[in-house]
Amino acid sequence: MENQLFPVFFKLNRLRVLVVGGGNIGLEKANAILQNCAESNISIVSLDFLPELEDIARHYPNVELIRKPFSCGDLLGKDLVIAATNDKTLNYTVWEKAKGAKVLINVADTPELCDFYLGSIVQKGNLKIAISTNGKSPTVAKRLKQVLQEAIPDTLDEVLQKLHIIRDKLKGDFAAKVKQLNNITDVLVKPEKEDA
Ligand SMILES: C[C@@]1(CC(=O)O)C2=NC(=C\c3[nH]c(c(CCC(=O)O)c3CC(=O)O)Cc3[nH]c(c(CC(=O)O)c3CCC(=O)O)/C=C3\N/C(=C\2)[C@@H](CCC(=O)O)[C@]3(C)CC(=O)O)/[C@H]1CCC(=O)O
Ligand SMILES: NC(=O)c1ccc[n+]([C@@H]2O[C@H](COP(=O)([O-])OP(=O)(O)OC[C@H]3O[C@@H](n4cnc5c(N)ncnc54)[C@H](O)[C@@H]3O)[C@@H](O)[C@H]2O)c1
Repeated sequence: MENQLFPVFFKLNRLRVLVVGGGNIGLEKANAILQNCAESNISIVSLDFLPELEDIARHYPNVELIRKPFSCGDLLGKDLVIAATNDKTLNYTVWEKAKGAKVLINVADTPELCDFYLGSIVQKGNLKIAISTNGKSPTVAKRLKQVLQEAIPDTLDEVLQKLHIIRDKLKGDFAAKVKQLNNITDVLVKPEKEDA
């Protein structure tokens, strides 16, 4: 199998993220995380920080900037790490230490070392679609996100909310509920039936 990635959806308000490097990529990744979960717990360790990151830290009490060189102890209590310094050897060291501490790591300049990739994300209320190109072209992932963001109607979130209410009201055993939900949502995959 060429593409071995298995997408999952992290609840970042209950995990602790360490970002090493406060430059362009540290900023990009921190922004991506915060756009999905404003309550993400993020610590950023770096020798210096872009002013945009300082603004973010002022705005989000859950984002902490720590001005110092990376050291192994920074990994303590962390669940996910993003190594985003401009020093490839240091990024490798962060990877080694993270592996030793059993913390999942993304090394921004070395896809082969990544335990996970960040996806390009379509957001429509409760609906989220994460796109990956298996690391082949993040730009194509970004473009596809823009296409889907436009193509999916904003009203889809209302459908989700209504289905959620119906889901709670349905009676019967699990199989019966699945059958009823499939019947109600049939129209979403076979709209031509409407015309008949
Ligand atoms: C999706 C997105 C999520 C995010 O970051 O939030 C993301 N990169 C985004 C943008 C982007 N990144 C780059 C460009 C420049 C043009 C280009 O190269 O295409 C652009 C486009 C732009 O900025 O416009 C350069 C780049 N990226 C990586 C490398 C290293 C390498 O490949 O060796 C280099 C070369 C560095 C260099 O040359 O020095 C690596 C990764 N980037 C990934 C994710 C992971 C794979 C995702 C997948 O499977 O598709 C992976 C493997 C690891 C990771 O970072 O998690 C985000 C879109 C956000 C959005 O939706 O708007
Ligand atoms: N994954 C992606 O999406 C992607 C996209 C573009 C570039 N990259 C790669 O990401 C890397 C970082 O790029 P950038 O533009 O953010 O670089 P940058 O120069 O803007 O920032 C690097 C940061 O690392 C910090 N740093 C350096 N040594 C440190 C140390 N010992 N301890 C703690 N912090 C330290 C610096 O203080 C600086 O804030 C590059 O190697 C680049 O190739 C990845």
